[in-house]
Amino acid sequence: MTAHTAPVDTFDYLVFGGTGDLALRKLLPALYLRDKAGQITGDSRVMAVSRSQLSPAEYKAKAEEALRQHLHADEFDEETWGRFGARLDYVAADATTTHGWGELQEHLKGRDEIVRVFYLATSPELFGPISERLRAFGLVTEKSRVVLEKPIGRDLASAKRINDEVGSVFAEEQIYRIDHYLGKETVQNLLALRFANSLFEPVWDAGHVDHVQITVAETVGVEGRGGYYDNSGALRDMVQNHLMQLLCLVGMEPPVSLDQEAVRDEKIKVLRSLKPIGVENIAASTVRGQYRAGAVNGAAVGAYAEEAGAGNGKPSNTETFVALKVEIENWRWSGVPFYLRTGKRMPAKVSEIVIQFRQVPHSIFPRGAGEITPNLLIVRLQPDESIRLNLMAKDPGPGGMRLREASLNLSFAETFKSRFPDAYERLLMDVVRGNPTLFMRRDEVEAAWRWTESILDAWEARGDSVKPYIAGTWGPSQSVALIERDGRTWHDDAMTTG
Ligand SMILES: NC(=O)C1=CN([C@@H]2O[C@H](COP(=O)(O)OP(=O)(O)OC[C@H]3O[C@@H](n4cnc5c(N)ncnc54)[C@H](OP(=O)(O)O)[C@@H]3O)[C@@H](O)[C@H]2O)C=CC1
Ligand SMILES: O=C1O[C@H](COP(=O)(O)O)[C@@H](O)[C@H](O)[C@H]1O
Repeated sequence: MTAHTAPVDTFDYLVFGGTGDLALRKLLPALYLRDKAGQITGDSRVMAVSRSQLSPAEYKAKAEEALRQHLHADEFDEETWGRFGARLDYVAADATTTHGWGELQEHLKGRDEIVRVFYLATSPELFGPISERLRAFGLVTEKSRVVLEKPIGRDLASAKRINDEVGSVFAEEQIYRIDHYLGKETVQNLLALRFANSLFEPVWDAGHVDHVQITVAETVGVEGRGGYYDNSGALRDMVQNHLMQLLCLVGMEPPVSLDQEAVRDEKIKVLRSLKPIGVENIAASTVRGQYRAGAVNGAAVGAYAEEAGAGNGKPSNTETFVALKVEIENWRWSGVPFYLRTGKRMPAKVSEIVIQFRQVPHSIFPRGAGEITPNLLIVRLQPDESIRLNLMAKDPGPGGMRLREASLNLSFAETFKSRFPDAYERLLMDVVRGNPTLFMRRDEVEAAWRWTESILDAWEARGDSVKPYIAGTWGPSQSVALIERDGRTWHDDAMTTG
């Protein structure tokens, strides 16, 4: 039995927002797969909670349909579904009234001794009201934990208020602020790469690294989440959380151990070292874009403006793409730009971190040998997780010295040949185990908002419109200009060729 199949304690998982997109598309499949792996023990239960008046049988039918739709064909089987379906329950309750809470209380009677997880997969505005009712109805036990989905709030003030509200019911150790990027296999591999190899740490600094690129590109649009997305945009939806966490893991100092506080202490130092982006440098450091109609993977797709919820009848200025030039002002990274970009309706679904090392100081090779390109370390988070090191090598054969770029490629699928749990599977079980290392601490979330908010404020103060880009491209031309002004270029080719 491997660590990721070791059984966890018996639990009650209460999923608030159980009829929503996140619960049906990600959380139920993750719990189902953990059951299939044999990790879920005893009479553990999964209880969905939301306002819709559904019977448990109706909810089960909905859940089965979602599992069949979102799992791979070979992952869904009748035996696991029989077991998992029997764990499923549904209670209709409203977070903003007392409706349904008595019934919830009944369902949990006599189960105070087992691990109880409240997963809040609802709008963050409901985190406070739900916590308050959990307390009022006596549902918070010693073994309770609460999971808060991102984004927590929409600015620093709302994040603080929500953290205060939840914090008045749960102790900080009981609060798990999830960022599912931290559960991705290759994200954790960044820690192994940096701190379990002696090779990289000596060159992981301004003396050796020219710049870093972090790209999280999606081919999808807003997928029926227009109402939420239009009020959010790419900076709040992706940068404030996922991209900043990746930036922290690349940029942080070695923690003294993998202990939860040690890792989080180092991440927050990075967040505190970020050079502020405000009105004075917003134009040079940021680009915001919005997709127009185009084609992705050969299929025609409409403009963001046509998505349900976009603008609510008025032209929307919400960004579906953002590119940033970020600087970490400390000894290690002084002068090394980190270029970040994320967008919807891009040419490929790919998330990559590229560390570009400095050019050799002097070439000993004749001009005809070809150009020496800088070494690249490419950490691909998805799809096809891999770590590649691009080196210069001699083109084999006679005929003199010719140089060419070659890759050392550690493909996870080929090297490890086993299925590893996806991010939600891992993180959901970490909550049951009581391991918060891969979750965000309150001060981290607030530091990330503090930095992000000054960008939001500067955009608003300038009143610029989002720049258009054609769906299926790498964003507006201004994004190319952002990096090319510095004599650098995005590594787009590597992303589409893999
Ligand atoms: N979807 C995704 O891929 C991701 C989502 N998130 C975050 O997760 C959260 C949920 O997102 P998503 O699932 O997409 O949203 P949805 O709008 O699809 O779902 C919202 C859920 O909340 C329930 N709900 C709404 N109001 C109440 C209420 N007053 N009392 C009880 N339940 C209520 C809804 O059910 P009902 O109407 O029946 O009450 C529904 O189940 C959001 O904060 C989002 O930002 C984070 C990462 C990815
Ligand atoms: O949190 C979110 O993440 C997804 C992208 O996640 P991934 O694991 O598929 O890369 C994004 O589509 C969504 O808008 C955002 O809320």
